[in-house]
Parts: sequence; C-alpha cells; structure tokens
Amino acid sequence: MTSRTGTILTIAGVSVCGLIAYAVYFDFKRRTDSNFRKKLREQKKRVDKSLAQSKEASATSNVVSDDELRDALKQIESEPKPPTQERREHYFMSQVAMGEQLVARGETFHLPAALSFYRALLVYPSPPELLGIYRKTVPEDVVKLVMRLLDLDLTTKIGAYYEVFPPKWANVSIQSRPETVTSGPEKVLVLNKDVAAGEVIYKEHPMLTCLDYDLQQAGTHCTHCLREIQPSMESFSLLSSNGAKSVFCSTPCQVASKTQWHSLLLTLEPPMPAIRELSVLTDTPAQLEARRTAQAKLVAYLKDKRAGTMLVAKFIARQLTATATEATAKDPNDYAAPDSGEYRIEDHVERWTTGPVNPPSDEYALISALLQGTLPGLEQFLTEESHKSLLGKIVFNAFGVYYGGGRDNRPPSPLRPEDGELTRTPHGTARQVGTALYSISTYLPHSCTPNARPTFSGTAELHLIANKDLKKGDELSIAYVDVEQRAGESSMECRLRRRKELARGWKFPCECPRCVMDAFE
Ligand SMILES: C[S@+](CC[C@H](N)C(=O)[O-])C[C@H]1O[C@@H](n2cnc3c(N)ncnc32)[C@H](O)[C@@H]1O
Repeated sequence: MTSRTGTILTIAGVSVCGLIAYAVYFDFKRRTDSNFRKKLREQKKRVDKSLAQSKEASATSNVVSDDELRDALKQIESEPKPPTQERREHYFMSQVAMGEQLVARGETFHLPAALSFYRALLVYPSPPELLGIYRKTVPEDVVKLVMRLLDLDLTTKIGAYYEVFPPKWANVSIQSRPETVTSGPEKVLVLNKDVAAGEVIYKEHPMLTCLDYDLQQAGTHCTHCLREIQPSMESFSLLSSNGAKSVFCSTPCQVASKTQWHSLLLTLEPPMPAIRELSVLTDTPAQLEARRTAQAKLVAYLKDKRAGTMLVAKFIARQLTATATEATAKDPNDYAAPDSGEYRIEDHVERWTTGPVNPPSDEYALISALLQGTLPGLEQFLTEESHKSLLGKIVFNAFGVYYGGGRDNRPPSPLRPEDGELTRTPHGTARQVGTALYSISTYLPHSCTPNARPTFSGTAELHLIANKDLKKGDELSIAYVDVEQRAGESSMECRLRRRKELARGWKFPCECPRCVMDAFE
C-alpha cells in the first residue's frame, strides 16, 4: 500500500469521527427540501461565468505537480469559509455544480474541476462517502487529483496538530520515533524539561469516562468523574428510562453528563432543540418504545464489562452535543475539550491507530438501533466497518482508573479471557473502578521497567508521575499491566504473565530490556 492510499484509507476508516450531526441534517435536507435542490440548479447557471474567469483551467491530473497542488491548497485555505450551516450547504452545492460543469468541458479543465470538488469535500460532513460518490460519477483523473489534494492537505494538517498539541503546560511533546527503532508505537511522548523522581509531569482530565458497571449499579461512585461518593457530598441521581441509575458527586458533574450523553443515550427526553432539528423525530409511542428498547439492550449488554461499547456510544453522543452547543466546549467540566481548545474529541480520536477487535455480531446492530432510536437517520453514518474501527481505537487506547493500589472487589468478567477488554493500568484491569480516555497520555508506550506511572487522586484526572530523575528529551513509558514480581513468582513466570497480558490486550510482543534479560534467567 502506498502512503497515499494509506492516508485515504485512514480518512475512510474514521468517517464516523466526522460531524455526524451535520451529515444527518444535510442528507435529510437534500432528500426532502425542494428549495435546497432549486438552489443547486441555480448555482449551475453561474458556472459558465466563473469558467471564463478561471485562470486555473490548464492542466490534467498526470501533469500537475505536488507544488502546484500545494499552491492551490494555500489559495483554498485563504478563502473565507462559510460560517453557518446554511452557507455551507450553499457553498457545497455551488462547488459541486461548478465541478460538474468544468468536467463537461474536457480534460483541460480537470484541475479546476478537482479543486471545486475538493472545496465541496471540505464542507461535507462525511468526506469518505462523498469520495465514494465521486468515484462512481466523476472521471478517474479528476478523482485522483482530489485524492492527491486530500493527501497533501492531511499531511500538512497532521503536522500542524502535533505542533500545537499537547499544550505547553503538559511539559511533553509527541514525537515520531526514529526509523531505526523497529518495535513500539510510531509516536511517543518526550519530555520537554528535566524532572525529578516523584514529580508530577502533568495532570490530564479525561475526554470520556465509563464507570465500572457494578459500581454504577451500586451508586457508590460518580458516573462522570469516577470519584467515590462521600456522605458529606451533595450527590444527585439520574434515573434512566430503563431503570439504570447514574449517581453524580456534584452539580457540575451531573450537568456535564446530562448534556453530553446521558439525556440522549439513557432517557426518553427530547434532545436539545439544536439536535432535534437535525432529524425527523416524531416522538410517536412506537418511536419512543424503539428508543427505550435500544437503551435497555445497551444497559444489559454493559453488564459484561464492555466499557468500549458505552464509550463508542458516548463518543457519538458527545459529537452531537458539541456540534449543537458550541458553548459547552468552553465549560471546564466538558471533558471532551478541556486541554486544547482548538481540537475537539474527534480530532484527537481520528489520529489514533485502531487495534483489531472482534465484537459480537449483534453489537453493531445494538449501537445502530440506539442511534436510530435517538435520532432517526443517524444510524446511516455508522457502518459496521467504521464501528469496528472506532471501537478498536477506543479499546486499545483506554486507561484503567484506580485509587491507591486499586480495589479488590471487582467482580470477575463473565467473558472469555480473549474477549474481555484490558485497560492500561499498572495494577491490572481487575483492580480498576472505571475506564477513561486521555488525549495526551494515550501516546504513552508500555515498558516493563517504566520511567513514569499514571496515578489518580480521587477522580479520573490522571497525574503522570516520574518514577526516577528524568532529562529533557527522554521518552516516557508506563506499565500497561502489573509488572511487579509477585510473592512466589519467579522472574520467568512474571515475564510470561506480563507478556501474555500484553499480547492479549494490545497484541504486541514486548521487547524491552527486562523482557530480554528475564528470558535467560
Ligand atoms: C495505546 S498505544 C497507541 C498509541 C497512540 N494513541 C495511537 O493510537 O497510535 C497502543 C499500541 O502501541 C503499541 N505499543 C505500545 N507499547 C509498546 C511496546 N513496548 N512495544 C511494542 N508496541 C507497543 C502497541 O501496538 C499498542 O497496541
């Protein structure tokens, strides 16, 4: 696979991370609004005029250099972007119409045609789908140009993301490993300053959390920040349509959860007006019943400790609510964007690599029914493949939240070991209180002699602590599993246990110096 094809596939694999809400709205309008289609026709008429003025109309795909495309991208970047949904639709229509007309003029106009289709792609909520349509309807040469533009643009943007993320206060940067290092993830966290043993390198709020099912049912911990509820706290309970109970330790936690996902995923409350208008919600008894049934199935499914499933559902709900209420992005309790205002949850997740997951065949149907019950039409934007890709990203990047040395009353998972989810925690998943996702810490690789450790002091906020004196430029690592040699365990047995868990949870053979040394014991 060429890197170009790889990039396009990456985009396709993460289509679910896009603006799902806008996609629903757009698709719905296109299908049902005659004015919308009329505007499209009007735009076509303007094409001839633009065509006459076009200075770009001179090249075909095979003779266009990367530099020319980069110049065109710069030009597109400098153009004003349509600020509202209505203007985006208008812009989309005019660009597609112009592209079609330019194509009809012959090969000489393939580059300007591609630029128009590319502009349309930029405002379309699900680029992979639109690319699929282009592939069927637009000459191959033009599609190739659009794909080259995407590839160049993505390369630039990905570069830019890692220039501003993580934010400076985190004292770390994300760096690609040298090509000579053949094992481990491609990107790792590197220290930006010297730190002493025991020092906190950074503290990070989670983007999303999922309290362990048994604790949620017991009502002993906050469903949002995973804090243990104390008698002195003013706690709140939210009852779901299916009887599931969520307890919150404070008003901010309750409000954040309710707005971000709880109302959408676990109640029959009508979605916020801004979300509601994205779809055709009729609130008929049949529709409400379908919603209730889908929610009840989700809750029952979670009993098997499938935090990944709930996190997928929360991730989608979170995108919808963020799209509908831009204001929440500034809310400090909005865990989706607390650390880097420029990027939203989907911007982080789409850059993660996905791991191989094999969810039961009915899991996709369950999530799809849940989306349909919540907002009819939404389910169209999650295919079985994109669900798997998203689940893989979430499961492989999840951390276990634990307090002290972890708890010892977590009920064992009823799943077969190979089906159970493992989270990254130095005390083992069996001792966690919940699962959480972090935008910075997700880049920490495993080592059996880690130089840092994630700790939690009462909530899901992760504190990364240095295990020893460290220097600026050092690569950070943590233990994904319990690496301590237990009483009565030989170092060989300990090695085997660690490697078994790493292979089961993250599918890699550890090649750290300790594993190499312990092999010869
Ligand atoms: C949670 S990290 C992912 C990092 C980043 N968020 C991403 O999505 O690209 C998990 C993956 O990193 C790789 N990895 C981490 N530590 C490793 C190590 N010591 N040796 C080999 N691979 C490692 C494994 O492939 C593992 O599945």
